[in-house]
Amino acid sequence: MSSSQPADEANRSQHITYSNIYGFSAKYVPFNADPSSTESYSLDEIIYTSASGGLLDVQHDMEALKKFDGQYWKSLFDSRIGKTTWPYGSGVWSKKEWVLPEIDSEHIVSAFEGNSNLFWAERFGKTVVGMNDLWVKQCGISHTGSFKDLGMTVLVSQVNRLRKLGKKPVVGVGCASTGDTSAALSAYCAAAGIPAIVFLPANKISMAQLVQPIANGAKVLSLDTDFDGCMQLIREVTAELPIYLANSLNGLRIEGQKTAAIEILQQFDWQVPDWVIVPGGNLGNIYAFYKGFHMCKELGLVDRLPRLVCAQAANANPLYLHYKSGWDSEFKPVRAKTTFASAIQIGDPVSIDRAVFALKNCDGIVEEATEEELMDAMSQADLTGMFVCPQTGVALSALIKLRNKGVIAATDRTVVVSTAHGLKFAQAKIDYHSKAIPDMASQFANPPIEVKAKLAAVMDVLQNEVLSDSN
Ligand SMILES: Cc1ncc(COP(=O)(O)O)c(C=O)c1O
Ligand SMILES: N[C@@H](CCOP(=O)(O)O)C(=O)O
Repeated sequence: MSSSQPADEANRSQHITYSNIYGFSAKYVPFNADPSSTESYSLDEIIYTSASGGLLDVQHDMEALKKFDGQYWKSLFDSRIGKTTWPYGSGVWSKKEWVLPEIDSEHIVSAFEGNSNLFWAERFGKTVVGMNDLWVKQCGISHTGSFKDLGMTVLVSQVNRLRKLGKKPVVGVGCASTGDTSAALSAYCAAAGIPAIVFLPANKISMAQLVQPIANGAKVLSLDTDFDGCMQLIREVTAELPIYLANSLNGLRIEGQKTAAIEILQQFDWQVPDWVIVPGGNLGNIYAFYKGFHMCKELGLVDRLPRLVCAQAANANPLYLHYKSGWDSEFKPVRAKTTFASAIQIGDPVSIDRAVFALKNCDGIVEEATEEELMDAMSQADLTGMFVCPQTGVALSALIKLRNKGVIAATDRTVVVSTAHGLKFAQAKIDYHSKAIPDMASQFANPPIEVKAKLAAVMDVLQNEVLSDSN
């Protein structure tokens, strides 16, 4: 699945990993465990929670990685950008030693994901938020149109390894999804010839997202519940059957997603931005960004962390409410209401503990956006040449609010993470631009003008709409 050069078997097997020579390795440990804990599991185990029922985290042998200094890692990663060499041409696998160091390259299932554009949002920055150093990390311009590809290449590669080596009886891989995880899972499984099973909340995802797993041959179960209901069911099913769980509860996903943070640093020539704003739903990604930045600091590639902002839709804002409570009360899930940011319509995020940990450790902030705010922000971004999804609208809306409050300064270098391709959410944009959304002014709508096919009529419109504006 290399994007620019067919990765035939010979090419793959030439690049036998050298990881084991240096002893790079990784294992599962309980998330945020007490330093005295000795609980750990091989990544070849099929296990999603610790003995006490908490989250697991992939822990790398940092002492082995520290045998090389920050300059070594920067040079190594930089040397792999844009190459076709299997599997390092992938933005994820170019950091293989920090991701899944022990997997053989021949077991990797990759679409050469990652290496996404870091777009200088010059016009949005100057005209909407009065900033000159605003960047949008285009994680949605990807193989299946979302950042989920970054984590899914890792998870499906590990499943491929288990199946190829006959280590475990995995008959398929399953997930609950608001549309993007299912698309990524289905594509990577189809590429590897592994059955995929996806649980979707009926009528709660976009048509473009629904058709992706269908087209990729996944078994699609449309369930009469919301995402949280689907998540509960897939956890129960994967506990009973030899179906591997692909949601970000599974720490392997985080390992791939964290490479987007490393990539941002690389794209800034290893300069650390002041702020990174990430839309949050099931909350794996905010932790993935933290983990990527933190590893770069710990291994000497940079000397500080950026401050992270997690942005939620006001209609699905359990993390925001928890943050506003001062983190000190017990976390309370909510019933998520319908939102145009349907991919983050999640009320009981599985990675809540990871998100709180990440935000506390980088002086992070949580913001929220109403439906009108997120749709306006998305549309303003589009009007400056982007084509972003409503989830990115939530993140941009958080930026606008934090600028207005003076929390983010005009000169702060800021990155907004764009998580999915706008084309997946065309209907939301059509509704906005046709001013068809009840109780929404749609102040940035740009509806088409219906004109008679007569020169005089066309000239009239151009006179009023174009020429008069330029005077
Ligand atoms: C497009 C998009 N943006 C943002 C998110 C939020 O990511 P996370 O669930 O890791 O918080 C998701 C999925 O939840 C998504 O599909
Ligand atoms: N937005 C997600 C929700 C599930 O998140 P995950 O990262 O835990 O798989 C989706 O696209 O399904």
